[in-house]
Amino acid sequence: MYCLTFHHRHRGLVDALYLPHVLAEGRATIVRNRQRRLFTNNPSSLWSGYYGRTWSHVKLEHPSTFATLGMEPGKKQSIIDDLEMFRDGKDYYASIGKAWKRGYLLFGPPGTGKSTMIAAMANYLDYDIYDLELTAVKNNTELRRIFIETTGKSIIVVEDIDCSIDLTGKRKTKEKDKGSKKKKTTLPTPAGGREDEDSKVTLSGLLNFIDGLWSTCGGERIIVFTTNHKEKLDPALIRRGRMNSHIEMSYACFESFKVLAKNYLHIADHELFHEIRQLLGEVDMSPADVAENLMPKSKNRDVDACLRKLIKALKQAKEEALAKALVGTDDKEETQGDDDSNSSEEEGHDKK
Ligand SMILES: Nc1ncnc2c1ncn2[C@@H]1O[C@H](COP(=O)(O)OP(=O)(O)OP(=O)(O)O)[C@@H](O)[C@H]1O
Repeated sequence: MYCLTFHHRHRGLVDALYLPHVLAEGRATIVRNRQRRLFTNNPSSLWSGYYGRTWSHVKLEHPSTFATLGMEPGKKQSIIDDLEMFRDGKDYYASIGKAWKRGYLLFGPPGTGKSTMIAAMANYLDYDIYDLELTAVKNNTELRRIFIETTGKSIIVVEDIDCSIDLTGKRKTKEKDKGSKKKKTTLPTPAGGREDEDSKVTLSGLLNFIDGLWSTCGGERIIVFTTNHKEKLDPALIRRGRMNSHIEMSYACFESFKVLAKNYLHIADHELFHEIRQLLGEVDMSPADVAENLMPKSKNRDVDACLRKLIKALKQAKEEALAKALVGTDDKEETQGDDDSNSSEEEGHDKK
């Protein structure tokens, strides 16, 4: 127990400013010092019994931060501002009558940093991460229970949402999506029949999960969906208000390369940067590929060799893209040629 002594004429100052400041700092310190966790949902067969749990967790020790995330600086800053606004917005959300939650849709090609961004968000906010594997959830009832057992100050993540469930709006039979990383769970739409609703996770179940129940579960939760194919998602799922912010993670630009060069090679400038800047303007390469090329192969980091390796890879990618484009043009011409010969043949027939 602490005793605070002060002159009575400072009473107003102490009540209005000093004590709230001490309390806020104390809470912030507790949050800063708490061990953050990465949760994954268990299949429902493991929920009952003495050790039964809906979620299992490990320590969250991902080192990614916004400082090490390669991204156009203005865009990065606006995401940080948005997160800060959310974290400090308890009273604001209450004043506008909205649940204290925010949804982010991260979309872009593989290896552009979607998972890395989630880790950076969690580290920035000091939040836990709940990695929700939808394919392990049998139906809406399970989804509800899983959600209720999440805590505040957390980011709930559904990665590759287009691969996890079928959100095309059509009822489908079980099928394997050959191009997808994950096996799809077949889903009926909100209009789906009762038997399906009892045995499957539905789009409406997922929508409830996002906004309906949310309001009853206390606040300070962020939900993040990631996808490589934004166009495949049902508009209802990603409409503004549900997914408040749509963030495109794109191929490496010169600015993101500079962050990676600083991370991997500890350099801020180099005579080869000019050439790399030019090539990055011409070639699409994911930050993951750029990072892989920049990674030194031995302890005595040879900066020149790493940068030249990247230049070589960029040139190769450029040649491949050119070759592909040429094949595309040839194919087109061939088809056109076929069409032409067909039409002349037809004309010939007509003439006959
Ligand atoms: N923007 C970035 N900044 C820094 N590192 C990045 C970035 N993008 C990718 N990386 C590096 O590439 C690796 C793979 O990236 P990550 O898993 O975040 O990509 P992703 O977009 O989630 O890919 P996928 O769509 O295949 O899941 C990361 O471990 C990280 O080292």
